[in-house]
Amino acid sequence: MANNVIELSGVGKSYRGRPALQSVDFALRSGHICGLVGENGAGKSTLIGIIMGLIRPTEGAMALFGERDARGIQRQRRRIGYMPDANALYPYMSARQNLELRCLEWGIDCSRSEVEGILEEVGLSAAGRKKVRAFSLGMKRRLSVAVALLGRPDLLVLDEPTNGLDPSGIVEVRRLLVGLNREHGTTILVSSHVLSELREMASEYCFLSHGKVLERISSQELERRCGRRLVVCTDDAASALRLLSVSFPGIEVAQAAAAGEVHVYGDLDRASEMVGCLVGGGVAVSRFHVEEGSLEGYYMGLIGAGVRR
Ligand SMILES: Nc1ncnc2c1ncn2[C@@H]1O[C@H](COP(=O)(O)OP(=O)(O)OP(=O)(O)O)[C@@H](O)[C@H]1O
Repeated sequence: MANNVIELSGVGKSYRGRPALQSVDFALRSGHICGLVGENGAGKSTLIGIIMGLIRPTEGAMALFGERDARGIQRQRRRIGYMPDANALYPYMSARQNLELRCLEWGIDCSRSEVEGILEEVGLSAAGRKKVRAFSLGMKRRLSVAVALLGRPDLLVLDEPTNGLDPSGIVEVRRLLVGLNREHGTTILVSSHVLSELREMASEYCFLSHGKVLERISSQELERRCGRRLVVCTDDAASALRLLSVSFPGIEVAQAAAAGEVHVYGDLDRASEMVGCLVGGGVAVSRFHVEEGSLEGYYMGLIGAGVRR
């Protein structure tokens, strides 16, 4: 697809025979912010390392900005700004000096006013001569984003930029990234092991667990699935799904990760009618209740289902 900035198909990586990533299919469309979510050790950094050419995959194919051969992929990597999970900054220099030195190191032709513009954008223009070692963690993270912005990349790849930040720091990074996406159309791949940290920032999510992609989902769909729902416990989930979807066309019914649970979304004013329909149709219902879904609850359910696969 022409407007995919990243395409991975069947990508895998093993370390001494132990798989860290398995058969990963992934695509990121231009203009989107994709949240790559997974527990510690899920394979997020490995996936990012493969995209950045820092880790050689054991199998699979990749395309960057539509280029598939090794040379083309390497050429396209110049269009990517990368922020690794550890702050790679020079502690005894100011924010401005850090950016200027990076430009020299990487051969990026960035004028003084462009450097100033980037500092302004990440909210560090007032940091003046203050050395990075005296920066707060939030300031260091913003400076790391600034480093990734040198050369005005079309794609930003950020490995856990909110890790360890307090709630206001998380909001700052979120505002910064959403602003870059809206104002410059920058496509962003951002990883985190905490789903809620990416809320209101990501337009889509890729859930990774134990080296496998569990689900790709848009933010709207995720928010909908985390809304109110009817939970029905039954030992005949297949019949319950069939009966409910035929009798209540406006709803969405899904088999939950937990065995014997069916989740119903939409039209919940008719919840008792739905349960009556199941019982009347010969489906045994042991329990039912209406609950408010939560983002983390959804994620834990997904990971639970993934582990059982
Ligand atoms: N150089 C390496 N040698 C051996 N095993 C490795 C190496 N790098 C990563 N792994 C293993 O690969 C798996 C995935 O690691 P990875 O760092 O990609 O996960 P992650 O999702 O980024 O985790 P975290 O959130 O903790 O950073 C883990 O089991 C890890 O121990």
